[in-house]
Amino acid sequence: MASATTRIETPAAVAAQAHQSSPPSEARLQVRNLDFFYGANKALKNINFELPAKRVTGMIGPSGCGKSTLLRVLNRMYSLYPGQRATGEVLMDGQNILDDNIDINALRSRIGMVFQKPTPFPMTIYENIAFGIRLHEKLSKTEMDERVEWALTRAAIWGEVKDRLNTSAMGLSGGQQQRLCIARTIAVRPEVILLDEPTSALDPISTLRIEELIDELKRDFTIAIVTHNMQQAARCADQVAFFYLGELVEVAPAEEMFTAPKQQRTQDYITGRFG
Ligand SMILES: Nc1ncnc2c1ncn2[C@@H]1O[C@H](COP(=O)(O)OP(=O)(O)OP(=O)(O)O)[C@@H](O)[C@H]1O
Repeated sequence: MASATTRIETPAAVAAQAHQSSPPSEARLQVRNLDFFYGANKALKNINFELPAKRVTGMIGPSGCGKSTLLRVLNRMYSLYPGQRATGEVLMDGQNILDDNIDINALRSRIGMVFQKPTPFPMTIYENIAFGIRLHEKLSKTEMDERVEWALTRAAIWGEVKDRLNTSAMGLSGGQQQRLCIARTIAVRPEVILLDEPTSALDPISTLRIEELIDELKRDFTIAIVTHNMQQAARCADQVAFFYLGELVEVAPAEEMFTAPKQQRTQDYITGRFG
């Protein structure tokens, strides 16, 4: 991954450095002919693309183009809201996760989500992690302690919290809270992690730590990240998808997207001509 010193370079240069050798990977999620409606408003129009396994997919596009909506579809968040519906398919292991008969709790343990604003529960640091695990698994105290340590270690925050596990998570800094939320998500050992602008509320140092963490986590997890930051997309993503007005305009390997986008609208967006 690119270091902090490359931050003033163009997204194209950053992407070229960051992804010199990302071999192709099989699809973990396949989105087929997906439409999404908020009541009568069609927010996603015939979306087709794939999330390659153990790769980072960056989702970019101007405000309101449907990026967050797509993440909410991928873990069935919309099912909580009457009037919101999706048609088409999102295939995981050959099964359409949009089907009515899918076990949504089980699905959310396989496809986890981290939001823009850190959202720790008003509980201890330990309980923030243990709470979600208990919904899905019955672990002994020792196993739970090990899992909590594992998740916090993978989220690169164990060293900072190991001596204060029984204090409130609300006492952590914003960047620490976001890493705690990532730990909470990976604690149930999902296969896919969806990150919705996870660093937009963070300072540059915390942002860099989260980006490094994403780079580390993709060894084991399939990741999708929504970002407004082209440099971040270039640093983190192996493939980038550009959305505009509810449509997927273009999806390509990051380097290609930032050096030779096929569509004029993509070119205009990534060069800052609109959006
Ligand atoms: N709860 C809702 N009810 C009705 N329409 C909604 C709702 N949430 C989003 N929309 C509409 O759906 C479209 C896509 O919104 P979405 O939040 O997915 O965009 P986005 O690309 O994530 O934007 P941003 O970058 O600003 O977060 C927009 O036209 C928005 O107004």
